[in-house]
Amino acid sequence: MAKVKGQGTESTTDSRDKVGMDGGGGRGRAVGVVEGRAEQEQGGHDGQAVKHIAEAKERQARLRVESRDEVCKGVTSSMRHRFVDDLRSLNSTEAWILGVLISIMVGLIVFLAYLGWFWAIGYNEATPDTRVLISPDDQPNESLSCEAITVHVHPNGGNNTGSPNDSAALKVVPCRETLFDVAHRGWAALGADAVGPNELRVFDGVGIQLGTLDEVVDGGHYYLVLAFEYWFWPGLYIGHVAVVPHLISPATGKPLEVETLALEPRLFLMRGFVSASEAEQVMAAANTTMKRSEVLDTSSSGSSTSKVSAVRTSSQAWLGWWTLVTWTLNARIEALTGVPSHNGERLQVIRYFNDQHYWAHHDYFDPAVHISRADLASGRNRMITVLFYLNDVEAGGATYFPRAAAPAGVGRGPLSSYTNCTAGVNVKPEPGAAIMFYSMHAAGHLDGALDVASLHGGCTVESGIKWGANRWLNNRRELQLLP
Ligand SMILES: O=C(O)CCC(=O)C(=O)O
Ligand SMILES: [Fe+2]
Repeated sequence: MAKVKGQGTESTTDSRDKVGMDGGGGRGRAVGVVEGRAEQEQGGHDGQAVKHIAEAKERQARLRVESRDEVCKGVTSSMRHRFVDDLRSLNSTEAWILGVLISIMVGLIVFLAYLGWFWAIGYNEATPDTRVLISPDDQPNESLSCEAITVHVHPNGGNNTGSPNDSAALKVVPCRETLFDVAHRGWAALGADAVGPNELRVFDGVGIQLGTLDEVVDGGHYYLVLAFEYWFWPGLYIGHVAVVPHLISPATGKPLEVETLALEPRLFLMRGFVSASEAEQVMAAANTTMKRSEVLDTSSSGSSTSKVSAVRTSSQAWLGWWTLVTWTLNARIEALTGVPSHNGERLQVIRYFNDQHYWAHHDYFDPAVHISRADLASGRNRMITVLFYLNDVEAGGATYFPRAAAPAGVGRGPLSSYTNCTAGVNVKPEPGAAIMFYSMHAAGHLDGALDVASLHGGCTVESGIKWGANRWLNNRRELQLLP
């Protein structure tokens, strides 16, 4: 510093550096500034004194901060002590009242959160969620092959029969076309009425929606679904087995297999759909609330009352929405059908003792009979039934579909008996298996196009007990989502 005596600016820089090195960081810099200024004023002679002044100031500042921290600590700790003392001084009645008040507040918060959720997704009758992933603005992916491939397109739920309304084979050049082009070209080839852009979606045979042409494979079969409709399982042919890669059977640990049992009605069998432990949980949950099943008796004015009937002699119980097992099963059914869980009713557990049955009926409510129900008149109804078999039935208890065209060719024909459970297709209950059938046609299902061939019943149990459970999915959102 003596070297630069008299040169204020340089000495300022010098002293900053020096103090900066000694003290380090911001503190050094502050002291340096003070020192430099002092040097300018006094001609740079008494650097030591200036340094002492700066250190004294720094000490003062540090003390100020420390004493402020002390005071704050004191205040918060004394508040804490006061709060604890207050709590300790409560007598038992006051403590009890405080507990109740806190519980009410917590309950209120939970209830409001639930109401918010319910309002947002529950009580809202709407058409299905739509993911429009293809649009006329899509551009071809030029990195795809320019070699032509063959793509088979079908209407929703089409059975690949080869008839012009059910199937069209398109030559597609992947590097030059988009999924949008294929969908709309395919739609026209099927002879369907023209639809606007953004109105078609493309699915594969197990219900996965495609987004781009990259996902299409040579020789693949694809289903064209109107934007607001649900994808329907295609039956293809009796005995066809579809393997669902995105759905693992909880019983076998392997991808679920969906076997076509009938085309009319659209009826499928899934073995290992429910694990043994899930079946146990469902039966245990229902056991205490089982009561005799009833059927709806509808007057000529359309008003219905529930009554005990010889048509249905079993017992039943409705399970709550929000238990782990019902939640799990609902999610699995959503993954299987592609229909959102909130379109479903609660799980109905059914139990037949020896000699009990449920004669042939439809799961939908006939709007021509239930004439006072505005929702049915608007086309709302049960669309899909998934029926679980929960236990091993010693004898009898098959589910029968008397109007279904059986493999042996029994045919639909006029129905001579609602109680003849050997007619049509019979499904023997197998523990852990489930059947899925549609009570509506794919075409027009949003408007409630009912399928009379979905008539079915539960044959008399001849020995042992039969446990099952129904999950009904409507073509629109369910209105009763409360627990
Ligand atoms: O028990 C069966 O197999 C059929 C039951 C049924 O159709 C029903 O509960 O609606
Ligand atoms: Fe039924």
